[in-house]
Amino acid sequence: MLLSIFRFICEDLGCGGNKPGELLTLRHPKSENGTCYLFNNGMLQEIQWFKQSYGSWFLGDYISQDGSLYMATPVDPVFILLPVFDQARMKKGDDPGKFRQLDEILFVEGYPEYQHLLSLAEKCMEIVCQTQEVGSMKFYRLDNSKVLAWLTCKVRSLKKALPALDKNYAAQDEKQTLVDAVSIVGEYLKTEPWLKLLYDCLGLEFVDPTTKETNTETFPNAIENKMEYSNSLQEKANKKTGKHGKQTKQAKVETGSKNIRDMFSRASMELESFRVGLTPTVFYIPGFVTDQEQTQLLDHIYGGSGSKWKTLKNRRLQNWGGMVHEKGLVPQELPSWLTKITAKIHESSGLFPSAINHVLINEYHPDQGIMPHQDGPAYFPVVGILSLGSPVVMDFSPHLRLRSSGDDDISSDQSGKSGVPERDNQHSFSVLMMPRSLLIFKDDAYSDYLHGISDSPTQCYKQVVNETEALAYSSGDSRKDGDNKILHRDQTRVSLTCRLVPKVHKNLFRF
Ligand SMILES: O=C(O)CCC(=O)C(=O)O
Ligand SMILES: [Fe+2]
Repeated sequence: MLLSIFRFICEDLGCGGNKPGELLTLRHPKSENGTCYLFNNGMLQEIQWFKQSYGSWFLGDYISQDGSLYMATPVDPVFILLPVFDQARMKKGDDPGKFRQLDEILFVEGYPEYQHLLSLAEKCMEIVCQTQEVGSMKFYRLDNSKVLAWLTCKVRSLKKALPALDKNYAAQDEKQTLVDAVSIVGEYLKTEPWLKLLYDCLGLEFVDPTTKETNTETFPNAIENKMEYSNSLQEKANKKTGKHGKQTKQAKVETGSKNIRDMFSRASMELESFRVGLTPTVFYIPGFVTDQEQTQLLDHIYGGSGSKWKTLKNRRLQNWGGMVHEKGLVPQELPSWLTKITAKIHESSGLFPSAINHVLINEYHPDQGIMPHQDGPAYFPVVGILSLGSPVVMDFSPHLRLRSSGDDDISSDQSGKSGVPERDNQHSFSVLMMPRSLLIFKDDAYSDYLHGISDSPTQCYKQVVNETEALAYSSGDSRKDGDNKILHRDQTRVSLTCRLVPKVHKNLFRF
């Protein structure tokens, strides 16, 4: 028998109820799909599901491999009952529809569990209904003007609350915050009639929800972002192409008079000179941070509370920026010591459409690695990996579906022995990642290849695609055994995997 254990975080309301919560299947007020809600102590709660790729639970004396978590947060039941009351009044055109009794209204074919909400509906639906009493019987009919007054009230209180919850809201103008508040409330409303009526009522132009995804915040386009130009890549590019300081200065002055779009294409052009190997979407930037910056980063990583580390079977990691799950990020602000580095990667690469908002810090002892894998779909397909502490070889292997027959298999390809015979996307390759370097890969290298690090304390770097670049910038960092070019990993390596999760959830609000 399959034993399913749900791990819930839900509010203990402490209002005297001692019945266990019930899971009810009701229709989602926007999508109309059957959705699970927790009915707990007379309160309706919606459930968010969080799952991280790596995570398990200690339960008593055993480990449950599935590390997912369900979080229940209160939702105003009026949102959930609104479509049911709307349908029940059988409104046609200008006719306001019929008064009905609650048990009739809550009879929803295929969804018997609405009946559990009888007393809740009695308490809360008067706010949006007209009522009539005949003897001991009470009749309800949804009233559009009451619904709109209630919705406007929700939007206004949310608009007031947002700036205190998130500094991005505090920085924007009031009208934009109003639009954001409507779009958050709109996650619980059908477009016809409620969302359109609400836009109208607030004097806002209706935005077609099919062009704007619900339940998430999509970051503004990069070219609308304020961005300061970083010349770090420029300087390195100049070093590589032999340009001297005067030209660098000139480029910097020009920058001030160019628009943001130009800055982006400039940053990308500079990145061009760091391209390595035959796969066109891999860049290796040696010495991306200074020795001093490396020391400061390591101090922060190891200086904080030990509880930030999560121990996995073959390495430890710290998760910064919030929880990533299938549908996006439940955000947590990055600390300033991390934004210093993520801003530098964002600005100097020009590859991310908005600020990097998630950083995974991995720690590897010499006999530890990471299995060949592909980064998840929640991320924007560009990743910047900053290496600290000790060199390591990262192997890239095309997905099985792309590999030409007769090629090495992934498991035999972990020590970087594979060659790089042709310019295509079908052959394995490896990159030597020296301390303080930044590896960026995107598009094809992100989506058509698996990347991994073998758990071997010795790795061959003879055929890595960036040997010259890696060794040129790292005197004394690398070890050579004669001509063998074997890397002896004898120190701990720490890496910062910096990514952008474009969809950020903002709707964990209580209405
Ligand atoms: O540590 C590294 O260099 C790789 C980490 C990685 O691939 C990941 O976090 O997805
Ligand atoms: Fe990865």
